[in-house]
Amino acid sequence: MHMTFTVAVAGASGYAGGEILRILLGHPEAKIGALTAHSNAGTPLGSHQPHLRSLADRMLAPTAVDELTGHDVVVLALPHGASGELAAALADRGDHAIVLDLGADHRLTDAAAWQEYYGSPHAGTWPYGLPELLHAGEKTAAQQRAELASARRIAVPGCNVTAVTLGLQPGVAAGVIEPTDLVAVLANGYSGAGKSLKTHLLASEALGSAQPYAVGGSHRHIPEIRQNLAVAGAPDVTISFTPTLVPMPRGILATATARLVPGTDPATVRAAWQEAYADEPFVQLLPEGEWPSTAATLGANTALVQVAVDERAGRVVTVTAIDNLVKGTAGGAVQSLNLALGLPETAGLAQDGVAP
Ligand SMILES: NC(=O)C1=CN([C@@H]2O[C@H](COP(=O)(O)OP(=O)(O)OC[C@H]3O[C@@H](n4cnc5c(N)ncnc54)[C@H](OP(=O)(O)O)[C@@H]3O)[C@@H](O)[C@H]2O)C=CC1
Ligand SMILES: CC(=O)N[C@@H](CCC(=O)OP(=O)(O)O)C(=O)O
Repeated sequence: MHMTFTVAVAGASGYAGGEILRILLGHPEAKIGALTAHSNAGTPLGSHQPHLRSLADRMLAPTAVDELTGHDVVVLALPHGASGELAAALADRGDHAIVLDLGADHRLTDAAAWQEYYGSPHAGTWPYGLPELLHAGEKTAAQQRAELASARRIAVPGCNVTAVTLGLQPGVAAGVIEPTDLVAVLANGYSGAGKSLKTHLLASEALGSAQPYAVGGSHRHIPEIRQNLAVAGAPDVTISFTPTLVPMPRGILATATARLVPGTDPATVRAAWQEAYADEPFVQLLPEGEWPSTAATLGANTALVQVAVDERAGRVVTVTAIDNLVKGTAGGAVQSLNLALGLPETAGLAQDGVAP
């Protein structure tokens, strides 16, 4: 099937914009259109994305509606707040493009939760771009894919949210874990924070250290995880969530644990995860005894998941590894876009990563 589409990328100078360009350059149907930036408008893409050799001479236009209209697809790879504003302006212009928001603005269904965690007016809610999201009563994900199949707007999930949701949702949907006592601790690569300079990103401080951030329940991904697990069947999740910066450029290793529903045997637990992911092209439950590593996901749209029962502690332990920029952002976005366009879900998404 051929269905060539043109795509504009707003925020092409950033990490997420660069990564979606890398993937789209290998997509059989994608043609790259306008590329825009903010403070770096007027400079060539090659100054910011030296690895994208074939686009090195393309000039970055200012991020404005005039530059972005007239494409089949528009990708917003912008700080939250900026994408909501631009999406509204595109809609006002009557532009017919499918719009992918890689930022947070359109992910949450609960405007009060948005206001509480982001402290700004809620931009609205778009279909949620996690095709593997289980809905209550489902053993394998179908409903989310059906929603994405007709979507003209897609809210791409947060990277940490993707990892934690994929780790825990089979247990929630199967009713084998208690959703009121979840704990997630994550190791996060620095690219998750974006390119903008932050003092804690100074190489001299970062390279030899691991350090937590957004400790104590303040991270903005908490309401999004709660929302996903509610869709999976647990309307009132309590989760303690702690991310930790570790000295690697990409990758998330999310360890999430939950109290086992008393009397559940370990084989039933494993069966829930096996069933959920048996047919997923990008999510792999590893063979028993093997544990995910971020290195095995780098550059690929892969999520590696493992689950085990800690019988002494009475807890289920899940570990999920993803590349934050691929399955955590740009790859997940292209996967959802493929569904929206009626293309094979795997189009343009290389199965394998890079090593070392
Ligand atoms: N990095 C990651 O792993 C993930 C990122 N995301 C989300 O993707 C989005 C982009 O993140 P990321 O690429 O990491 O960030 P970067 O800081 O690397 O890039 C930000 C991009 O947005 C542009 N920009 C900055 N300020 C503004 C503004 N006020 N108005 C319009 N454009 C602006 C920048 O342009 P210029 O260079 O010209 O300043 C740049 O192109 C964010 O919403 C982020 O939360 C989501 C999941 C994971
Ligand atoms: C290392 C690091 O700082 N990671 C970021 C990931 C941001 C992300 O996923 O993006 P959204 O802002 O679009 O939700 C964080 O944990 O906030």
